[in-house]
Amino acid sequence: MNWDETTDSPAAGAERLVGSVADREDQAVEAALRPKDLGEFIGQEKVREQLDLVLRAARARGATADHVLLSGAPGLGKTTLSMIIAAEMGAPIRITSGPAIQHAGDLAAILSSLQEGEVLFLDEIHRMSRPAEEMLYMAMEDFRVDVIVGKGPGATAIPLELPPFTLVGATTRAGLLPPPLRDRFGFTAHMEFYEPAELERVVHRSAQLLDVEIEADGAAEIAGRSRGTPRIANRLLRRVRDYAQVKADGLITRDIAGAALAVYEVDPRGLDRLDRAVLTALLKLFGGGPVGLSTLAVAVGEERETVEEVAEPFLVREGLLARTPRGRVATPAAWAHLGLTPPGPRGGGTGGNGQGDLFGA
Ligand SMILES: Nc1ncnc2c1ncn2[C@@H]1O[C@H](COP(=O)(O)OP(=O)(O)OP(=O)(O)O)[C@@H](O)[C@H]1O
Repeated sequence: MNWDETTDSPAAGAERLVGSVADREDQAVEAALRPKDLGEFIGQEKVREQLDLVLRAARARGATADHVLLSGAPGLGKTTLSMIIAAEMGAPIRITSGPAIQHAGDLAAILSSLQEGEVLFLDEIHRMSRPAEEMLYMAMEDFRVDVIVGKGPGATAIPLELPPFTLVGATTRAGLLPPPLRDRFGFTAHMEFYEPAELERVVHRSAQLLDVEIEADGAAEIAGRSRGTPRIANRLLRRVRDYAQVKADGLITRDIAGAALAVYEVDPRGLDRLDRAVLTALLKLFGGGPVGLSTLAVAVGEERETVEEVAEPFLVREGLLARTPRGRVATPAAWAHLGLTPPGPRGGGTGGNGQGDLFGA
Protein backbone atom coordinates (compact mmCIF):
# COMPACT_ATOMS: atom_id res chain seq x y z
CA MET A 1 0.00 0.00 0.00
CA ASN A 2 1.39 3.38 -0.94
CA TRP A 3 0.36 5.72 1.85
CA ASP A 4 1.77 8.74 -0.03
CA GLU A 5 -1.31 8.67 -2.22
CA THR A 6 -3.72 7.85 0.49
CA THR A 7 -3.41 10.36 3.28
CA ASP A 8 -6.15 12.81 4.08
CA SER A 9 -5.20 16.40 3.43
CA PRO A 10 -4.84 18.38 6.68
CA ALA A 11 -7.48 20.97 5.79
CA ALA A 12 -9.98 18.34 4.83
CA GLY A 13 -9.43 15.93 7.69
CA ALA A 14 -10.04 18.34 10.52
CA GLU A 15 -13.80 18.68 10.38
CA ARG A 16 -14.79 15.02 9.86
CA LEU A 17 -15.45 12.40 12.48
CA VAL A 18 -13.32 10.05 10.40
CA GLY A 19 -10.72 12.70 9.46
CA SER A 20 -7.23 11.72 10.54
CA VAL A 21 -6.01 15.21 11.45
CA ALA A 22 -6.40 16.25 15.09
CA ASP A 23 -9.31 18.56 15.88
CA ARG A 24 -9.54 20.72 18.99
CA GLU A 25 -11.19 18.05 21.12
CA ASP A 26 -8.55 15.50 20.07
CA GLN A 27 -5.79 17.88 21.11
CA ALA A 28 -7.39 18.36 24.50
CA VAL A 29 -7.71 14.65 25.30
CA GLU A 30 -4.83 13.07 23.39
CA ALA A 31 -2.22 13.88 25.99
CA ALA A 32 -4.05 11.66 28.48
CA LEU A 33 -4.22 8.77 26.03
CA ARG A 34 -0.64 8.74 24.77
CA PRO A 35 1.41 5.65 25.59
CA LYS A 36 4.39 6.70 27.70
CA ASP A 37 6.98 4.08 26.71
CA LEU A 38 7.74 1.62 23.90
CA GLY A 39 6.18 -1.22 25.87
CA GLU A 40 2.83 0.59 25.98
CA PHE A 41 2.95 1.57 22.29
CA ILE A 42 0.63 -0.78 20.39
CA GLY A 43 1.47 -2.28 16.97
CA GLN A 44 4.19 -1.08 14.54
CA GLU A 45 6.25 -4.08 15.68
CA LYS A 46 9.18 -3.56 13.30
CA VAL A 47 9.48 0.14 14.06
CA ARG A 48 9.36 -0.57 17.80
CA GLU A 49 11.97 -3.30 17.61
CA GLN A 50 14.35 -1.22 15.51
CA LEU A 51 13.88 1.92 17.57
CA ASP A 52 14.38 -0.03 20.77
CA LEU A 53 17.79 -1.16 19.48
CA VAL A 54 18.79 2.35 18.40
CA LEU A 55 17.86 3.82 21.78
CA ARG A 56 19.35 1.03 23.91
CA ALA A 57 22.64 1.23 22.01
CA ALA A 58 22.81 5.00 22.42
CA ARG A 59 22.05 4.68 26.13
CA ALA A 60 24.73 2.02 26.56
CA ARG A 61 27.28 4.29 24.89
CA GLY A 62 26.14 7.23 26.99
CA ALA A 63 25.59 9.06 23.70
CA THR A 64 22.78 11.14 22.26
CA ALA A 65 20.53 9.06 20.00
CA ASP A 66 20.86 9.39 16.23
CA HIS A 67 18.41 11.63 14.38
CA VAL A 68 15.14 9.83 13.62
CA LEU A 69 12.75 10.37 10.70
CA LEU A 70 9.17 9.16 11.16
CA SER A 71 6.96 9.02 8.11
CA GLY A 72 3.31 8.06 7.86
CA ALA A 73 -0.23 9.38 7.69
CA PRO A 74 -1.62 11.72 10.37
CA GLY A 75 -2.83 10.12 13.60
CA LEU A 76 -0.62 7.00 13.45
CA GLY A 77 1.47 7.99 16.45
CA LYS A 78 4.46 10.04 15.25
CA THR A 79 4.14 12.67 17.99
CA THR A 80 3.60 9.92 20.53
CA LEU A 81 6.74 8.09 19.40
CA SER A 82 8.84 11.27 19.57
CA MET A 83 7.76 11.72 23.19
CA ILE A 84 8.57 8.09 23.88
CA ILE A 85 12.06 8.58 22.39
CA ALA A 86 12.65 11.48 24.77
CA ALA A 87 11.27 9.54 27.73
CA GLU A 88 13.37 6.45 26.94
CA MET A 89 16.48 8.62 26.67
CA GLY A 90 15.58 10.50 29.88
CA ALA A 91 15.80 13.70 27.85
CA PRO A 92 13.59 16.78 27.63
CA ILE A 93 11.63 17.37 24.41
CA ARG A 94 10.93 20.53 22.43
CA ILE A 95 8.05 20.40 19.95
CA THR A 96 7.74 22.58 16.86
CA SER A 97 6.68 22.24 13.24
CA GLY A 98 7.92 23.05 9.75
CA PRO A 99 5.30 25.73 9.04
CA ALA A 100 6.25 27.51 12.31
CA ILE A 101 9.84 27.89 11.07
CA GLN A 102 9.67 30.35 8.22
CA HIS A 103 13.07 32.01 8.66
CA ALA A 104 16.48 30.52 9.34
CA GLY A 105 16.59 32.85 12.38
CA ASP A 106 13.55 31.05 13.89
CA LEU A 107 15.43 27.77 13.70
CA ALA A 108 18.69 29.28 14.98
CA ALA A 109 16.82 30.57 18.05
CA ILE A 110 15.42 27.12 18.80
CA LEU A 111 18.66 25.24 18.15
CA SER A 112 20.81 27.58 20.21
CA SER A 113 18.56 27.15 23.25
CA LEU A 114 18.58 23.31 23.23
CA GLN A 115 20.09 21.46 26.15
CA GLU A 116 22.57 18.64 25.67
CA GLY A 117 20.75 15.44 24.62
CA GLU A 118 17.41 17.22 24.13
CA VAL A 119 14.95 15.82 21.59
CA LEU A 120 13.72 18.34 19.04
CA PHE A 121 10.48 17.14 17.45
CA LEU A 122 9.92 18.84 14.10
CA ASP A 123 6.47 17.93 12.80
CA GLU A 124 5.68 18.44 9.09
CA ILE A 125 9.39 18.80 8.43
CA HIS A 126 8.70 18.88 4.67
CA ARG A 127 7.01 22.27 5.09
CA MET A 128 10.05 24.11 6.44
CA SER A 129 11.42 27.07 4.46
CA ARG A 130 14.45 26.46 2.24
CA PRO A 131 16.96 28.62 4.18
CA ALA A 132 15.92 26.97 7.46
CA GLU A 133 16.31 23.56 5.86
CA GLU A 134 19.86 24.38 4.77
CA MET A 135 20.72 25.56 8.25
CA LEU A 136 19.36 22.28 9.60
CA TYR A 137 21.76 20.23 7.42
CA MET A 138 24.78 21.66 9.20
CA ALA A 139 23.12 21.53 12.61
CA MET A 140 22.30 17.84 12.20
CA GLU A 141 25.71 16.86 10.90
CA ASP A 142 28.19 19.06 12.74
CA PHE A 143 26.09 20.43 15.64
CA ARG A 144 26.95 23.89 14.45
CA VAL A 145 25.10 26.72 12.71
CA ASP A 146 26.29 29.87 10.98
CA VAL A 147 24.29 32.84 12.17
CA ILE A 148 24.30 35.60 9.57
CA VAL A 149 24.64 39.05 11.04
CA GLY A 150 23.93 42.11 8.89
CA LYS A 151 22.76 42.33 5.30
CA GLY A 152 24.24 42.61 1.81
CA PRO A 153 28.01 42.74 1.19
CA GLY A 154 28.71 43.56 4.86
CA ALA A 155 26.94 40.43 6.18
CA THR A 156 29.10 38.08 8.26
CA ALA A 157 28.57 34.48 9.29
CA ILE A 158 29.21 33.84 12.96
CA PRO A 159 29.66 30.13 13.73
CA LEU A 160 27.73 28.91 16.75
CA GLU A 161 28.45 25.55 18.43
CA LEU A 162 25.38 23.54 19.45
CA PRO A 163 25.09 20.85 22.11
CA PRO A 164 24.48 17.35 20.67
CA PHE A 165 20.73 16.83 20.25
CA THR A 166 18.38 14.32 18.61
CA LEU A 167 16.20 15.60 15.83
CA VAL A 168 12.97 13.65 15.38
CA GLY A 169 11.46 14.75 12.09
CA ALA A 170 7.92 13.75 11.15
CA THR A 171 6.41 13.85 7.71
CA THR A 172 3.35 12.49 5.98
CA ARG A 173 5.40 12.29 2.81
CA ALA A 174 9.00 11.12 3.02
CA GLY A 175 9.16 11.44 -0.76
CA LEU A 176 8.85 15.22 -0.48
CA LEU A 177 12.03 15.55 1.56
CA PRO A 178 15.14 16.60 -0.35
CA PRO A 179 17.67 13.73 -0.35
CA PRO A 180 20.36 15.74 1.54
CA LEU A 181 17.90 16.12 4.43
CA ARG A 182 16.69 12.51 4.30
CA ASP A 183 20.28 11.24 4.28
CA ARG A 184 21.13 13.02 7.51
CA PHE A 185 18.75 10.87 9.55
CA GLY A 186 20.46 7.87 11.13
CA PHE A 187 17.20 5.95 11.43
CA THR A 188 14.08 6.21 9.29
CA ALA A 189 10.85 4.54 10.28
CA HIS A 190 7.81 4.22 8.12
CA MET A 191 4.57 3.87 10.05
CA GLU A 192 1.85 1.73 8.53
CA PHE A 193 -1.89 1.85 9.05
CA TYR A 194 -2.93 -0.39 11.97
CA GLU A 195 -4.60 -3.77 11.73
CA PRO A 196 -8.12 -4.07 13.25
CA ALA A 197 -6.80 -6.30 16.08
CA GLU A 198 -4.24 -3.63 17.01
CA LEU A 199 -6.91 -0.93 16.97
CA GLU A 200 -9.04 -3.08 19.26
CA ARG A 201 -6.19 -3.00 21.74
CA VAL A 202 -5.97 0.79 21.34
CA VAL A 203 -9.72 1.09 22.02
CA HIS A 204 -9.54 -1.17 25.10
CA ARG A 205 -6.58 0.75 26.47
CA SER A 206 -8.23 4.14 25.91
CA ALA A 207 -11.54 2.91 27.36
CA GLN A 208 -9.71 1.90 30.51
CA LEU A 209 -7.99 5.29 30.79
CA LEU A 210 -11.30 7.09 30.21
CA ASP A 211 -13.06 4.81 32.69
CA VAL A 212 -15.50 3.52 30.08
CA GLU A 213 -16.93 0.00 30.23
CA ILE A 214 -16.65 -1.81 26.92
CA GLU A 215 -17.23 -5.37 25.72
CA ALA A 216 -14.79 -7.07 23.34
CA ASP A 217 -17.38 -6.98 20.52
CA GLY A 218 -17.96 -3.29 21.10
CA ALA A 219 -14.24 -2.56 20.78
CA ALA A 220 -14.08 -4.65 17.60
CA GLU A 221 -16.98 -2.70 16.11
CA ILE A 222 -15.25 0.63 16.77
CA ALA A 223 -11.86 -0.66 15.55
CA GLY A 224 -13.36 -1.88 12.26
CA ARG A 225 -14.65 1.61 11.49
CA SER A 226 -11.46 3.48 12.43
CA ARG A 227 -9.70 3.48 9.07
CA GLY A 228 -6.48 1.96 10.43
CA THR A 229 -5.83 5.06 12.56
CA PRO A 230 -5.57 5.20 16.39
CA ARG A 231 -6.61 8.87 16.49
CA ILE A 232 -9.88 8.00 14.72
CA ALA A 233 -10.40 4.97 16.99
CA ASN A 234 -10.07 7.22 20.05
CA ARG A 235 -12.45 9.80 18.56
CA LEU A 236 -15.10 7.21 17.66
CA LEU A 237 -14.79 5.73 21.14
CA ARG A 238 -15.64 9.12 22.66
CA ARG A 239 -18.74 9.52 20.47
CA VAL A 240 -19.88 5.97 21.24
CA ARG A 241 -19.34 6.62 24.95
CA ASP A 242 -21.69 9.65 24.72
CA TYR A 243 -24.34 7.51 23.06
CA ALA A 244 -23.97 4.70 25.58
CA GLN A 245 -24.39 7.18 28.43
CA VAL A 246 -27.46 8.89 26.99
CA LYS A 247 -29.28 5.97 25.36
CA ALA A 248 -28.19 3.05 27.54
CA ASP A 249 -26.49 2.31 30.84
CA GLY A 250 -22.99 3.35 29.73
CA LEU A 251 -21.75 -0.11 28.72
CA ILE A 252 -20.47 -0.25 25.13
CA THR A 253 -21.66 -3.41 23.38
CA ARG A 254 -21.48 -4.22 19.68
CA ASP A 255 -25.09 -3.08 19.20
CA ILE A 256 -24.54 0.19 21.04
CA ALA A 257 -21.36 0.92 19.04
CA GLY A 258 -23.14 0.13 15.77
CA ALA A 259 -26.17 2.25 16.63
CA ALA A 260 -24.03 5.17 17.80
CA LEU A 261 -21.89 5.19 14.69
CA ALA A 262 -24.97 4.90 12.49
CA VAL A 263 -26.12 8.18 14.03
CA TYR A 264 -22.81 9.72 13.00
CA GLU A 265 -23.08 8.13 9.54
CA VAL A 266 -19.88 6.11 9.86
CA ASP A 267 -20.57 2.77 8.21
CA PRO A 268 -19.17 -0.67 9.19
CA ARG A 269 -16.14 -0.16 6.97
CA GLY A 270 -15.44 3.39 8.18
CA LEU A 271 -16.91 5.24 5.20
CA ASP A 272 -18.77 8.42 6.04
CA ARG A 273 -21.55 10.32 4.22
CA LEU A 274 -19.23 11.90 1.66
CA ASP A 275 -17.37 8.68 0.86
CA ARG A 276 -20.67 6.89 0.27
CA ALA A 277 -22.10 9.77 -1.80
CA VAL A 278 -19.08 9.56 -4.13
CA LEU A 279 -19.35 5.79 -4.46
CA THR A 280 -23.12 5.89 -4.95
CA ALA A 281 -22.85 8.50 -7.73
CA LEU A 282 -20.06 6.53 -9.40
CA LEU A 283 -22.10 3.35 -9.36
CA LYS A 284 -25.64 4.57 -9.91
CA LEU A 285 -25.10 7.51 -12.27
CA PHE A 286 -22.04 6.36 -14.17
CA GLY A 287 -22.36 2.58 -14.11
CA GLY A 288 -19.11 2.26 -12.16
CA GLY A 289 -17.10 4.54 -14.51
CA PRO A 290 -14.75 5.44 -15.93
CA VAL A 291 -15.84 8.99 -15.19
CA GLY A 292 -13.80 12.16 -14.84
CA LEU A 293 -13.18 13.74 -11.46
CA SER A 294 -15.00 17.00 -12.30
CA THR A 295 -18.13 15.18 -13.43
CA LEU A 296 -18.13 13.06 -10.30
CA ALA A 297 -17.69 16.18 -8.13
CA VAL A 298 -20.61 17.95 -9.82
CA ALA A 299 -22.76 14.85 -9.36
CA VAL A 300 -22.21 14.89 -5.58
CA GLY A 301 -22.40 18.69 -5.31
CA GLU A 302 -18.85 19.03 -3.96
CA GLU A 303 -15.68 20.79 -5.07
CA ARG A 304 -13.32 18.76 -7.21
CA GLU A 305 -10.60 19.10 -4.55
CA THR A 306 -12.92 17.82 -1.82
CA VAL A 307 -13.64 14.65 -3.74
CA GLU A 308 -10.02 14.17 -4.72
CA GLU A 309 -8.37 14.97 -1.38
CA VAL A 310 -11.02 14.07 1.19
CA ALA A 311 -13.00 11.13 -0.14
CA GLU A 312 -10.82 9.38 -2.67
CA PRO A 313 -7.67 8.55 -0.69
CA PHE A 314 -9.51 6.23 1.66
CA LEU A 315 -11.69 4.74 -1.10
CA VAL A 316 -8.53 3.95 -3.09
CA ARG A 317 -6.81 2.50 -0.04
CA GLU A 318 -9.83 0.31 0.66
CA GLY A 319 -9.80 -0.97 -2.91
CA LEU A 320 -13.24 0.48 -3.62
CA LEU A 321 -12.19 2.98 -6.28
CA ALA A 322 -9.36 3.17 -8.80
CA ARG A 323 -7.89 6.26 -10.42
CA THR A 324 -7.16 5.40 -14.04
CA PRO A 325 -6.00 7.54 -16.98
CA ARG A 326 -9.56 7.36 -18.35
CA GLY A 327 -11.20 8.46 -15.11
CA ARG A 328 -12.47 7.07 -11.83
CA VAL A 329 -13.56 3.43 -11.82
CA ALA A 330 -15.42 1.46 -9.14
CA THR A 331 -14.05 -1.96 -8.21
CA PRO A 332 -16.22 -5.06 -7.69
CA ALA A 333 -15.78 -4.49 -3.93
CA ALA A 334 -17.55 -1.12 -4.27
CA TRP A 335 -20.62 -2.76 -5.82
CA ALA A 336 -20.63 -5.35 -3.07
CA HIS A 337 -20.20 -2.75 -0.33
CA LEU A 338 -23.24 -0.77 -1.44
CA GLY A 339 -25.24 -3.95 -2.14
CA LEU A 340 -25.63 -3.19 -5.85
CA THR A 341 -25.22 -5.44 -8.90
CA PRO A 342 -22.61 -4.40 -11.46
CA PRO A 343 -23.88 -4.01 -15.04
CA GLY A 344 -23.44 -7.04 -17.30
CA PRO A 345 -20.99 -7.06 -20.23
CA ARG A 346 -23.65 -5.52 -22.51
CA GLY A 347 -24.47 -2.64 -20.18
CA GLY A 348 -27.33 -4.06 -18.08
CA GLY A 349 -27.64 -3.58 -14.30
CA THR A 350 -27.93 -0.08 -12.91
CA GLY A 351 -26.46 1.27 -16.14
CA GLY A 352 -24.41 4.36 -16.72
CA ASN A 353 -23.54 6.64 -19.56
CA GLY A 354 -20.05 5.21 -19.95
CA GLN A 355 -18.79 8.65 -20.86
CA GLY A 356 -15.51 10.14 -19.87
CA ASP A 357 -15.43 13.58 -18.25
CA LEU A 358 -18.09 15.91 -19.61
CA PHE A 359 -16.23 18.79 -17.98
CA GLY A 360 -12.88 17.98 -19.54
CA ALA A 361 -11.01 16.88 -16.40
N1 LIG B 1 0.59 2.80 18.81
C1 LIG B 1 -0.31 3.45 19.54
N2 LIG B 1 -0.82 2.88 20.65
C2 LIG B 1 -1.76 3.53 21.37
N3 LIG B 1 -2.24 4.77 21.07
C3 LIG B 1 -1.75 5.36 19.99
C4 LIG B 1 -0.76 4.76 19.18
N4 LIG B 1 -0.45 5.58 18.17
C5 LIG B 1 -1.21 6.68 18.34
N5 LIG B 1 -1.99 6.55 19.43
C6 LIG B 1 -2.96 7.54 19.90
O1 LIG B 1 -3.46 8.27 18.79
C7 LIG B 1 -3.44 9.65 19.04
C8 LIG B 1 -2.75 10.35 17.89
O2 LIG B 1 -1.37 10.04 17.91
P1 LIG B 1 -0.26 11.11 17.50
O3 LIG B 1 -0.66 12.49 17.90
O4 LIG B 1 1.03 10.61 18.04
O5 LIG B 1 -0.30 10.97 15.93
P2 LIG B 1 0.61 11.71 14.84
O6 LIG B 1 1.05 10.67 13.87
O7 LIG B 1 1.67 12.51 15.50
O8 LIG B 1 -0.42 12.67 14.14
P3 LIG B 1 -0.07 14.04 13.36
O9 LIG B 1 0.66 13.65 12.15
O10 LIG B 1 -1.45 14.61 13.08
O11 LIG B 1 0.73 14.91 14.31
C9 LIG B 1 -2.78 9.85 20.39
O12 LIG B 1 -3.73 10.25 21.33
C10 LIG B 1 -2.27 8.51 20.83
O13 LIG B 1 -2.72 8.24 22.13
